Amino acid sequence: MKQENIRNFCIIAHIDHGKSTLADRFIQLTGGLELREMTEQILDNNPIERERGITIKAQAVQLHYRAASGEIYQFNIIDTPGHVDFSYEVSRSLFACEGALLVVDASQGVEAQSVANCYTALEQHLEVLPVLNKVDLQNAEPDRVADEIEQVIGISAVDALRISAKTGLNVPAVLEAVVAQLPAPKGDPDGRLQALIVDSWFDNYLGVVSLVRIVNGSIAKGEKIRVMSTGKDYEITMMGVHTPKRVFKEKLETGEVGFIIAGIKDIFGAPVGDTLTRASAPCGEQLPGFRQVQPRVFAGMFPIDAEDFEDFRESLQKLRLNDSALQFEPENSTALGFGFRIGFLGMLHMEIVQERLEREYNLNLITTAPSVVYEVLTTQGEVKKVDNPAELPEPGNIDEIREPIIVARVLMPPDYVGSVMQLCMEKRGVQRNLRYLGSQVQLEVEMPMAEVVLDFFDRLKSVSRGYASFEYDFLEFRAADLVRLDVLVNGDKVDALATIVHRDNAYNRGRDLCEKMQDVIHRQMFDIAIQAAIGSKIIARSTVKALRKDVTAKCYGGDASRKRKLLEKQKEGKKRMKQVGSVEIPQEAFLAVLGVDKKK
Ligand SMILES: Nc1nc2c(ncn2[C@@H]2O[C@H](COP(=O)(O)OP(=O)(O)OP(=O)(O)O)[C@@H](O)[C@H]2O)c(=O)[nH]1
Repeated sequence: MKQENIRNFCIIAHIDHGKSTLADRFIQLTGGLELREMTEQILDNNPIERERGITIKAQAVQLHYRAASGEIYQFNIIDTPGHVDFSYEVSRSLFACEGALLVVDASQGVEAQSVANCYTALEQHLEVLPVLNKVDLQNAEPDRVADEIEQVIGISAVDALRISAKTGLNVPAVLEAVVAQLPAPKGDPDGRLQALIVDSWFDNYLGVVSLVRIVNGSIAKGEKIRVMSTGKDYEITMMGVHTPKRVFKEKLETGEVGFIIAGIKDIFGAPVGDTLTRASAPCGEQLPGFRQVQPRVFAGMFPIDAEDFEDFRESLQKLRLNDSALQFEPENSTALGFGFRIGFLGMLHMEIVQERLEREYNLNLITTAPSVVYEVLTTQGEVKKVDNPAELPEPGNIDEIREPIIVARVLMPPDYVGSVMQLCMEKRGVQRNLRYLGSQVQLEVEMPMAEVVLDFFDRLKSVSRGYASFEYDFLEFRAADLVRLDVLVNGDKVDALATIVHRDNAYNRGRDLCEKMQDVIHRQMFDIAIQAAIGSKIIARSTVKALRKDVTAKCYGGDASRKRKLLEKQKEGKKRMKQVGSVEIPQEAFLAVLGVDKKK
């Protein structure tokens, strides 16, 4: 393929604005798949992704398009995730592209995530082509939304195509616009090989597969390549593209995007962002890589059955082969035994990992309340990172605790400014800026990350009836008056229930937590005292009253199978419980802190 006939682009869209539907239309129009094969959205491959309707892993599809001029063009569409937790994958995908389609739902308007992703695209010098989708909907307001794109994002949208990815209206015009308005890749076809690893994943049959963008030179099957950061050489055994069916090829040329397989054992052998070159004629320098992602949220996960620990370790190792953002290390809790402390990009990432572990690896796990990473300045002048409240040094040894602060940008219709501001204040937010952008308002707030982790996302959706959207960046660590809130069950401190909270909120949190735990801990044969404490000071308590009767008592002397059934039923119910001392604590109790503010 002539280099000037290649177009590499991605589709930027907020969740549900129609990115996958549009990509599917492209595939259909260019003949990549028969209609009957189009029953499911093709870019979302993973079953959990499909169920939740979100795109996690960046994927690339190559299509061949015959333009109105008669020329054949090669399109490489790089899929990008829309959720804020995965924004780092967006910037990775953008590195492989010269252009981006910005898809905005004309019935919804611009949302924070599209703004953030669009800025990233513009910073990376991509040509951005706005498209107004869902104009078939009755409540679509393309004029207003075009205006909003100009006001909020600052790119011209007067000529933005008005389409319906669902009915197919005007979609062919988008393909023509891609040819006419997005640039072809630059790069030297005769230069030494430089290929960027955009993504790597583990395939059970093929081993490590890497998605690469050939920046300079070309690469062929059977050649020896070198991974520049490690200096290791590998022979390419297979390469190709997805159309979206997997198609093997002999060669990938300058400007192309495709996958390679080179007998690499684990994804750390082909790190994302790394540069590949030819072993026999290496290039001088690495391509600029991507920003390394840092997990921001940590939680402990413990197998309910201690014997599952080794299985759990193996499952995590396997999962990491496909998810380089996942970090974990063994953790030993007095209450929950052996488990792992796992780092996640955000709450959604945490939920997905937990779900995959349970579903794909059949593990039964207890997850503790998520925590952010704190910086603790000790009286010895040392700075320690603490991601587990149980590991906070004794108060006497702490000079200062610093918490991560983010800048959150909330985009919403003016009607909701009041209630959103109130929510931000409640979350210890400090307003930085408030701007009217067309028919929307952008509020910029500095907020402690810990508050956002709790339930900000859900609360924001509910106070704005789903109209507000937000995205955030990490700003800095900042000193705050923080304390560890311990929970005691029948007088014993349960390490896995400890949280770090602001002193001003400690009393309310403690009280709410005790109440919530009282609701979720099942009654047992004895009274259970639940207490919240700061240091040795008890600040709240509640009691789960004892059951009066033995649940199986009424079956005595009677039908044995009925008794067994009852016990089995109890066992089912026990699945997500952990015996802590003499008390059984269910999963909900460990996550009680997530919901404490909700009921107010
Ligand atoms: N009426 C109408 N509905 C559309 C149109 N395009 C997409 N949809 C619907 O909008 C919903 C979301 O579309 P998707 O394509 O899954 O959205 P997405 O942006 O890929 O979402 P994520 O993968 O979660 O980021 C689906 O129910 C689509 O059927 C359109 O042009 N008109």
